[in-house]
Amino acid sequence: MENNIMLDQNIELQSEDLEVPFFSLATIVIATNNFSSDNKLGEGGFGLVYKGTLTDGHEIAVKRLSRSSIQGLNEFKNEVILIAKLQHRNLVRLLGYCIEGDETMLIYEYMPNGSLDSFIFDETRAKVLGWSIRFNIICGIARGLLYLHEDSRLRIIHRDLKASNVLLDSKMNPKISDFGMARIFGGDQTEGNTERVVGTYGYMAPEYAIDGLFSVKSDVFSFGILLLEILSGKKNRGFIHPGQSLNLVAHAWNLWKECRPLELLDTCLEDCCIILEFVRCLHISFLCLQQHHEDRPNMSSVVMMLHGESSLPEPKEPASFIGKKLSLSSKKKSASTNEITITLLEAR
Ligand SMILES: Nc1ncnc2c1ncn2[C@@H]1O[C@H](COP(=O)(O)OP(=O)(O)OP(=O)(O)O)[C@@H](O)[C@H]1O
Repeated sequence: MENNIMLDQNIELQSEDLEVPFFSLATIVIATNNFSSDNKLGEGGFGLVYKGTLTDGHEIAVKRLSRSSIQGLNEFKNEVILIAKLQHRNLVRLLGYCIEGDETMLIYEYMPNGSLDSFIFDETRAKVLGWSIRFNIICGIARGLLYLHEDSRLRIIHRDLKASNVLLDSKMNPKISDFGMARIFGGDQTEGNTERVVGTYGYMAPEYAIDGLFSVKSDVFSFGILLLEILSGKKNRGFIHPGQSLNLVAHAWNLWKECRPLELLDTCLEDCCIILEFVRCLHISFLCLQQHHEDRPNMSSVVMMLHGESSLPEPKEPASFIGKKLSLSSKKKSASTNEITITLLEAR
């Protein structure tokens, strides 16, 4: 038992699983100025996130598991084992972990520009992201996801891709974060099923939200939503358009059918956008948002399509139920402490 770290009665980490360095609590306390509120970067489902500076000057981000979070312990374990094996310029690097006394923490490279949602959904900050930066962000997210799905040693389904899980480095390069929900597939496995649907309302593919079926194609669907949000500067969840009751997907599709795609463009991009690239991105988003997962492209096709290296098939009408309430009588819906993450459980 000496080599094992007990997290609670049910969760046990084998120290040989941990390929990342251990940070002592004393190191983190010094780096974060004793978790000072000035160092607070934000808060997610896992708990509070702090900025820290190590004695050698390296900047870090520390995710401190909130004590009440049992779910967080599972996510912690998942993240430590999984992300440590991954290395790609479009994924946030896990630098280490700390388990000491009551404290459970993950230590990441620090992303000075924070998360993508804090730019695209903010009228003033959105102006910082001109077209070429946005297109670079879109391509980087696509490459990061492709690495997870096909290029790493493992096949990984992220399951919670969204704007707040994309962080930006000092040069506005995107890095996918938050692997707490991710699942590894072995060998030829392409699809998984869960009774515990976790993810974020507004980004979930229909087959995942309704039947708990997840695959690389459910991540492709979330990518499609994220793409629409980056192009339009509008949130899919809670989208409001004067005089309409449509969600963002349905609104975008109507504009597309009426040959008015440019009306979707974030107004702050009007002067700098390369129209051909914008229209191509919008076209790709509809392909990613197809109702049936077999009609969606995989991420390697998406990457090729983004670079104009592959022709684009005609999209069918995308799945747009996501703006409506998930009124599933056979399922029990429960909201987690994080207001934008929902959990759906099959009724027993
Ligand atoms: N490596 C990092 N560098 C800089 N800021 C970070 C880093 N990781 C997280 N943050 C900040 O902390 C906030 C909370 O992050 P966290 O990943 O815990 O939650 P979230 O993604 O917002 O929500 P959820 O837990 O539902 O996925 C982020 O929005 C971001 O601003």
